[in-house]
Order: sequence, then C-alpha cells, then structure tokens
Amino acid sequence: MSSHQLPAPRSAPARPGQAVRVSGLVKEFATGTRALDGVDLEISAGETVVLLGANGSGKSTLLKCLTRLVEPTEGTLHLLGRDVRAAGRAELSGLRREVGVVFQHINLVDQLSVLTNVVHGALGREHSPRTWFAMTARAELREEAMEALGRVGLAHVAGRRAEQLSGGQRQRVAVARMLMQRPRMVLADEPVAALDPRAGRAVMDLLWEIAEERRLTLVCTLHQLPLARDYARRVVALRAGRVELDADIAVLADTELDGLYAAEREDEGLAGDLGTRTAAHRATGAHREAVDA
Ligand SMILES: Nc1ncnc2c1ncn2[C@@H]1O[C@H](COP(=O)(O)OP(=O)(O)OP(=O)(O)O)[C@@H](O)[C@H]1O
Repeated sequence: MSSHQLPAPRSAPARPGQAVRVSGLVKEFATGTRALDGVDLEISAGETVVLLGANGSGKSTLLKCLTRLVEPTEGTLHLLGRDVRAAGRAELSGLRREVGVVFQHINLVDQLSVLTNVVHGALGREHSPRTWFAMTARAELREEAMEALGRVGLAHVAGRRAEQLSGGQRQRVAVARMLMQRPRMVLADEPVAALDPRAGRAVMDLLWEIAEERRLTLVCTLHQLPLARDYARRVVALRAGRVELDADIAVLADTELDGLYAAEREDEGLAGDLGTRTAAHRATGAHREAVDA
C-alpha cells in the first residue's frame, strides 16, 4: 500500500437489493491528480444509470474503482453485497466474474473467429484450469455462444475472423462475449463513442434490452446527450471528481444537461441550480426505482 492510501474504514454492509453503495470515495493518483473527490452513490439491483460528465470528470476512474481495477485511496465501496475494499484476491476474482464490462475500445482477438471470441467470454466461469483450445472445442459452450451471437443479431458471422467485422459488429460481439460471463451487473464505459449514430443506437438498444430481460444492473458512461435523453432514466453527473447531479432525466432541461459540459469558470451559478435540483429529487426519492434482484 502506498503512503497516500489509507486503510478502508469499516462500514455497514450494503442492503439487500442494493448493487452499488459507495461512500466518500476518493482516488488520488500517484501524479497527485484527485480524480475522485468524495463520491457518494447508491444504485439498486436491476437499475440502469447513465454517468455523464466532461472529459476528466472521473467517470472511468469511478467505474474502475468499483471492481478495484483502480485501487481507491479512501472511502467505502460495496458491490453486489460485498465489501470490495476488504475483499481478498479470490473474493475479488469471483466478484469480477459477476461484472461484465463493455469498453469503447473493443478488445477482440482479431485472428480468431467471432465464435471463438465469444466462447472465451466463459473463461471466468471455468473453475478447473483449461486451455483456450479445450474450451473452444466444448459443444455446450459453442452452442451457448451461438445463442449469444443470435441475441446480438450476428449468428451469421460466427465463422468469420473478428478482424473482418465493422466497428458496430465488433461491439455487438463484445456484448455477446460479455453475456457468456452470465454477469449480474454490467459496466459500460463509453460503449458507443467510436461508432456511427446508427451502429451506436443498435448497441445501446442491445445493452438496455439485455439489462431489462436479465434484470441486470447497468452503469453506462456516455458523452452523447441525445442518447442519454433516449435511454437514461436516472442520470448521475460528475464534475471534478464529485457528484454534481443525480436526477431523473425527464425533469432536466436541455440547458441543464448542456451545462454539465460548460467550462469550469462558468461553474458557480449552474452548480448551484443543479445542486438544488439534486437535493429535491433525493428528498422525494423520485430518481430511483428499486428492482429486487
Ligand atoms: N492512471 C492515471 N494516472 C494519473 N491520472 C489519471 C489516471 N487515469 C486518469 N487520470 C486522471 O484522472 C482524471 C479523471 O480521469 P477519468 O478518465 O476518470 O475521467 P473521465 O470522466 O472518464 O474522462 P473521459 O470522458 O475523457 O473518459 C483526469 O484528470 C485524468 O487525467
């Protein structure tokens, strides 16, 4: 542990039905950048949340801290009912298996077939050590992978090499691979940033439909406000490592959403308005719909 990392304080366990419970989360990188500066956030199991905020506001760092891909500096962190900061290596690996990730940069293995890439999504589920080749040969996994490819509308490209696919198809294959993990929760970090509008919407449709079908908790960072309008219900916005807004998007004016991307020097007035709005929503509980897992 580096000198600026404090031990995790003991905290009350997460409530049943709660997927994420973050309190006072701080991440200070070795460079001195305080990417997260006291984030408090609760997400119910089965809830979908869109994370907004300007470049550098801390969205990716927050997602990475949730599974300790980035080690938090301070604060408490519960995910799927477990104390993430107290988790040992085995518990953390188990937790990561339950969390599917979809990133902007799609890391398929180009030289392998689409089907093989999808089969490899089951790697984390395998308890006995197996080689990739042995796994790929297993009929039941290939069948399940074909079903996952069917779910994302790409069964017809199963035999092609991944390098032959378009960006939109690759991202849908990444979703199929993530399904093989049988996750309880999905973290999507700008999943459509590199895609054209039509392909982007196809991927967003898939993520939202799958989350609903399987009652998955979904946390998705986005930069495109029109997409946030069309898909989000609850939005959480970060600014400079803090939660600036946590509200039902339906009640937010376009100017309020645009304001999240305003230059720092314009922050004062807008932050005041948004803070008030956030507090009002918290008070009524209107921003959150609990769905028991
Ligand atoms: N590994 C790192 N080392 C040092 N600083 C980092 C590291 N990763 C991120 N940062 C810094 O932390 C801050 C938050 O970055 P982060 O990537 O979380 O923001 P973001 O909201 O996801 O941005 P974007 O929308 O551009 O992806 C930025 O100032 C960034 O430069």
